[in-house]
Amino acid sequence: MNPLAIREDFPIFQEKINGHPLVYLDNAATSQKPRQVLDVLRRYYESENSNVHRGVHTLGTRATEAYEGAREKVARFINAPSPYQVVFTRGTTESINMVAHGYARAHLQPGDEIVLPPSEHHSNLIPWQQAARATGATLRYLPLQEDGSIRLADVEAAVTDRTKVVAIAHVSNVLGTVNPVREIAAIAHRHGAVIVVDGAQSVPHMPTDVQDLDCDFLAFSGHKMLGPTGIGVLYGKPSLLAEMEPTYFGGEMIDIVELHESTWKEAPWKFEGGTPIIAGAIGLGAAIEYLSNIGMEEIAKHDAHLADLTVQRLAEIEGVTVYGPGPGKPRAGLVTFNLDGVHPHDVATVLDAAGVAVRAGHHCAQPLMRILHVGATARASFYLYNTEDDVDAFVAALKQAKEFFGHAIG
Ligand SMILES: Cc1ncc(COP(=O)(O)O)c(CNc2co[nH]c2=O)c1O
Repeated sequence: MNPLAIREDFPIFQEKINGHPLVYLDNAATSQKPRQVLDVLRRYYESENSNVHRGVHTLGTRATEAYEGAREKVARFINAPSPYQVVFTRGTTESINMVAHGYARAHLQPGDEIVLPPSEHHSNLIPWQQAARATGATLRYLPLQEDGSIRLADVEAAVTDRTKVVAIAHVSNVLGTVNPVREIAAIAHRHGAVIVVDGAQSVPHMPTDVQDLDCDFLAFSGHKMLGPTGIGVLYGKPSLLAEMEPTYFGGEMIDIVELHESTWKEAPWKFEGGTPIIAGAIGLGAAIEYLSNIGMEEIAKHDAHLADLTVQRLAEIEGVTVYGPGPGKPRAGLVTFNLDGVHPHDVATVLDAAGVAVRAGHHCAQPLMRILHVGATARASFYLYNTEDDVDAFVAALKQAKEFFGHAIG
């Protein structure tokens, strides 16, 4: 894998930031877009644009074939048995909300439990708070180890016959921990529970095989994997999608509409009310082709290598705290840190002055920030177009920030 050659495909790396080359290390928030995706979007609007499914004219056929072809690409990418198990949504957040509202609420009652880690992104935490509040079910949080990892023994202890839903990120957007989803799914299934996997930080960065994971639902976002904003995916097992109720209603999704009663199409279309996210889906399909041509194993190794290199380099700087797995322990391609005594927003501002883009804040994980006893953190997150030179530039800028804020260079 040659990140320098890959960078040539991304126009945004021609940008100068405060007079410096862009060092983009905020990929956990959103990824940049290759020309191959941008060109497909332009070509769609220039030669295929139409509404889908009902038109009998040529453009409608072209757009429908492109849209449903994107669904097939997503299904192959996650090894789903059928494209009919791939629902297009606006993103991870909408996907998880659809499960919480359309499936969980119909299956939860007082005394039932939803098991999840406290480190979840708000998009995989608040929907379950709402579902618990609406149904009388209760949330049961898993304990975290010092490095943020989750022990299977603790999952075994927490998941009981009262558990109806286990909700968990495959990769934490703050800690970079990779959770043992396959094993957790087996525990959930032994107790008759379903597992909802938040794949926002895993699907873009590593091979994902929903049949191997045996997850019941999987949610992820196209904008984090070279695709446009506004497109995401909810994967679900056929029997679960069949019994799951749509959460919004209108055109496209219906079979028969009477004045007082209506019936729906089969999944996935019953969940895609209104004009669907046609261009977004087609753009996601192009992004998946780009990623697949490079190879997800290669990308996973590359991202993890840059994260490991960063952890090693930060360990050499006195006054820097790194959160998540320690040196040499498995970590996905992100590193969350703090410069002791300096607000992460100030650190990120100084880094930006040097052209280095990192994320600062609570990363939509406020309960986790409290567990870490911090109000906020900074995070560097890597992808296929980042290089070791990016790590060097980041470390140099951080040392400048340290000097600027009055720390002696360690
Ligand atoms: C683990 C996880 N789950 C869900 C979401 C929500 O995805 P969306 O629906 O596409 O917004 C994110 C986005 N995470 C981040 C967005 O910005 N910084 C982040 O860490 C995430 O990292």
